[in-house]
Amino acid sequence: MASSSSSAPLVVTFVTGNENKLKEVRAILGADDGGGGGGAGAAGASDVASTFALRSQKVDLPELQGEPEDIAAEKAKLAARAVGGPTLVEDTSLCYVALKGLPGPYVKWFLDKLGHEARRALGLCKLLAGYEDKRAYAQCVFAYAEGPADERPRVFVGRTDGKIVDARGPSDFGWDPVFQPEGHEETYAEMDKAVKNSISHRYRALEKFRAFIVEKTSG
Ligand SMILES: O=c1nc[nH]c2c1ncn2[C@H]1C[C@H](O)[C@@H](COP(=O)(O)OP(=O)(O)OP(=O)(O)O)O1
Ligand SMILES: [Mg+2]
Repeated sequence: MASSSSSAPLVVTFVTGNENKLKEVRAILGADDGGGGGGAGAAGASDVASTFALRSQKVDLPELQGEPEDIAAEKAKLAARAVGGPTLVEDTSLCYVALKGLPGPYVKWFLDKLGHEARRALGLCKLLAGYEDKRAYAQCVFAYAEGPADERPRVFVGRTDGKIVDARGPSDFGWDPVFQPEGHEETYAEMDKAVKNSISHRYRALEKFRAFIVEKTSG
């Protein structure tokens, strides 16, 4: 499977200001550099690992307003200018069905203002107090730019359905305590990281990115 031709591994730089995202991406892609947390994405990881290397760079990027795919693609273009080579970014949304998809890509600001730790997570639940429908979905959009001149980055969308509950579990990553994925009794925060990384919005999007990279780097 390692391409027989001259090519060295494709080095892709994942640009994010969020350490928790980076940890999950490394764990899911099996591109763990020793920073811990690997394992969950073991199945199928080696086909990527042999042809592809992930670096990371911390850049705080301005984010466009609008549809999640456009936000991610715009982010990738800006990031690729800073990196000067193949660049991966992602943008995460938390979408309430009763609120027609809001807060969506703006969840970061809702979380910052309404709080998320322990009982402060109430803020994200209280938003739904007037609605019976507690359904929500978590969505990740990865965008990959070949380089600074790439005007049309590829996007990969992954979505996990669930519902918004009163906060349960450790509050080390964003809104994990208030999101309970369908088919599970635990919130993202309560479950083992390996379980989250096998069902998450991020995992589902990265499976598509993985397939793209495998195809791109083979033959
Ligand atoms: O799996 C997750 N579980 C819980 N919370 C999460 C997750 N993934 C992102 N989040 C939070 C981080 C931020 O408050 C917002 C997304 O905003 P978003 O702009 O994509 O992330 P960010 O600004 O932290 O990092 P980046 O530098 O990659 O844009 O949801
Ligand atoms: Mg951001």
